[in-house]
Amino acid sequence: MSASYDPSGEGAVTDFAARMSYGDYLHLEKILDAQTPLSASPDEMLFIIQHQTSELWMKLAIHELSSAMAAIHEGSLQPAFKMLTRVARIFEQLNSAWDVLRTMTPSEYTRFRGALGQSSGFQSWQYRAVEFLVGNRNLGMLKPHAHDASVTKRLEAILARPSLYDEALLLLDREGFDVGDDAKRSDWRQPRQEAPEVVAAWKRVYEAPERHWQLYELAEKLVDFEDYFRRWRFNHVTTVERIIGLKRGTGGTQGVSYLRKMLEVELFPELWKVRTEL
Ligand code: HEM
Ligand SMILES: N[C@@H](CC(=O)c1ccccc1NC=O)C(=O)O
Repeated sequence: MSASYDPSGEGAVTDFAARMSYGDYLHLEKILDAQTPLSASPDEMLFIIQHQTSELWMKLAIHELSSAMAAIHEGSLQPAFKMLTRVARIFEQLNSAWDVLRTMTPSEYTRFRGALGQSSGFQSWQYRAVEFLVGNRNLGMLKPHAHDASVTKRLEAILARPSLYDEALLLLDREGFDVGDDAKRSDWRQPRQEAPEVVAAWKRVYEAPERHWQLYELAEKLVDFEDYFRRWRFNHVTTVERIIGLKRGTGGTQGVSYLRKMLEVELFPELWKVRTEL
């Protein structure tokens, strides 16, 4: 094809003076105007775009998780599965993105790290929203957002309602399984306690998937999600160690040792315990 081929000859629309264009629809003027490096380091652009794209994917994950939870609540499991699959794919996407960031060397990062001040991913409210939505409700994580009333309100609204895992346990209850105290909870804000009844309930589901096909599929979607989420955490801590070693984090934590501790958090503990029982 010649470089001078003109697609308007076959009908490509080219006059957008009075029509909505691609950039108009996507508000690219806002997105592409939101990168403001604070240093002269050429690598800071990579760092900013990596985080901004992660936040966009997290926005979609929150949207899909919220819809999936509403669908489980009303018993529409098939659409919920589709949304949870999408969430797992989003995390796969986030996991691949580490490969781009890993091209930055420790000395390249050191050149602009000082400009970050005390800001840190630790203060990502969307990351906390994902954790709170799925069921990791550590209320101490609200503190960095106390200065921002609108973010605090959004996080509190999530905490006021059952988490994704709570919705799964309420469904088990509606299907006639004994889930112990999880059937009686009303204060969703407090983290739930692991329960032997819940392990026993999942055991019944896993022992006879053909009899509890939908519950089995839901359980496996949750395990899939946690699997990808763990990989995200692991990739994060490995990338962090590779770039800053054992330095303290800008957010004030011990850094790598804090992130390693977070690797131990289990979102759906009984779904992992049940494997030992089968
Ligand atoms: C050079 C790359 C990175 C370094 C050196 C780094 C370092 C750290 C450190 C040390 C912490 C612990 C909190 C602190 O004291 O600051 C942290 C937390 C966190 N970072 Fe990063 N990070 C990097 C990239 C990213 C990226 C790309 C994301 C994606 C959005 C991200 C998201 C987070 C989140 C959500 C936390 C809180 C984790 C939790 O509380 O469990 N980080 N990071
Ligand atoms: N906590 C990082 C800084 C950092 O990574 C960061 C800083 C500002 C915005 C996002 C960040 N990413 C993840 O923590 C550090 O200690 O170097």
